[in-house]
Amino acid sequence: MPAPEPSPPQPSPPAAGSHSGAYVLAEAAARARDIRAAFGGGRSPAPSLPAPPPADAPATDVPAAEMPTAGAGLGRILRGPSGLGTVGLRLARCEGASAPVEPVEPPTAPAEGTPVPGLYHHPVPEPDPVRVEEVSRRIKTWALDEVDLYPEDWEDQFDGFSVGRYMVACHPDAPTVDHLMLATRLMVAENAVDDCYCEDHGGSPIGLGGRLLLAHTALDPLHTTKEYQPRWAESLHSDAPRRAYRSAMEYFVQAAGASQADRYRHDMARLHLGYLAEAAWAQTDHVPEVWEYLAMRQFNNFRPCPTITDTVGGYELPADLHATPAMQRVIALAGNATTIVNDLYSYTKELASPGHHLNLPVVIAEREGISDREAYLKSVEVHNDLMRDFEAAAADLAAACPLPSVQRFLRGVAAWVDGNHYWHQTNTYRYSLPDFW
Ligand SMILES: CC(C)=CCC/C(C)=C(\C)COP(=O)(O)OP(=O)(O)O
Ligand SMILES: [Mg+2]
Repeated sequence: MPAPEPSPPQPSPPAAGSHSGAYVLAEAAARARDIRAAFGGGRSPAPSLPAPPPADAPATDVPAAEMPTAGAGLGRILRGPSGLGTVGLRLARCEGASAPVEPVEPPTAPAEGTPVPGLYHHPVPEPDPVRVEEVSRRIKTWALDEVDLYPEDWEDQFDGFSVGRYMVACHPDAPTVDHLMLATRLMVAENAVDDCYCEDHGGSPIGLGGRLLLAHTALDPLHTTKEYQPRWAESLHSDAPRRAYRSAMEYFVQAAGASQADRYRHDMARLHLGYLAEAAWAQTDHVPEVWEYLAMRQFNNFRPCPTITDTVGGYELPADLHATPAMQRVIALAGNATTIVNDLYSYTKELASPGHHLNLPVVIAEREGISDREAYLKSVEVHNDLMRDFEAAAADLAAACPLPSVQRFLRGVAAWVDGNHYWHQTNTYRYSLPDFW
């Protein structure tokens, strides 16, 4: 076993219960180094080689021409986000690092769709069309040939979801299309579970807990006796959501470190808990208080998507650093802002769907006794506060912790937030704005 690296000087520990971000992060970094040394190295923060595909998968090498050029996407992520409060996310703020300070490029062409008026967001450059096309092609092949995801008459909806554009926009630092595919398969699988188990493609709150738990075992496998193991293994092929989770996770675990895979499982357990609270309220027609709704939506949330940014980027944020309270706050705020973006853009779609669909404007209108319009505008402010808090927390953490993996992870999360807004704004197949202005 190699000897652990010598530890750099540590900040002195503060009084109990008053750990500063810098102290906690330095301590966590030292622990992470020890853990990596004990296990013989660990994953490097530099981009890794593409993950080996499963034995039966087609070759997925990506020609060098597909790597992002020094154009808008990569340039932007190397500089970091550019909005208010994001100065601390730029590499130049990181001690010992140097990065060119360049003017921020505007998007190459005006993006389709209209942003929600007054919504605090950062426009992104149009995602690389070559990558979008390739990811779109490969994900359709996976959906049809590998997991038999949907019947023919759902094809328009699959195409209209534009998952290739979504993932390329959210992961501008992915080294290859193989890396992008890790995120794209999981995104499709997550939506298959939501649509088929919870929502409008045969979903229902009744019996949801059992379905979700069994699907969760496609991510977090059952370990049981020889007698019962085969029945469980077969069950993973028995419906489209489970086939999709199983296959997407199989690819993911081959590229991810053990703690990255476990981080993802934990986030998915959170997501499933959020689905269950939403379903329980739907079953009894209960409209929660606004803060209760926000708590549910922190779990029924996009969080599992930005938190794989390091695996998709080909590096690893060590588990101890991911687990620090400061990083957890950044991640939670980012997830919450991205999810309220969904509530705003999907508002008219959800009003038109059967049943009483909860989203932030609906809950505020009902609980606070204000008009639909006032509630929608108030929801925009809630989102904007979450975004500003996210950016402030990320900037503080970036300033406190000069480790390259932390800096890059924070930039990756910020890029996901911006890409998610871009996708919602431009997905006019799926979303349209209410007439409130
Ligand atoms: C991709 C992923 C982890 C999704 C989990 C939760 C989810 C489906 C959302 C946050 C989107 O919200 P919603 O169910 O309201 O989606 P639509 O409004 O139908 O697009
Ligand atoms: Mg929605």
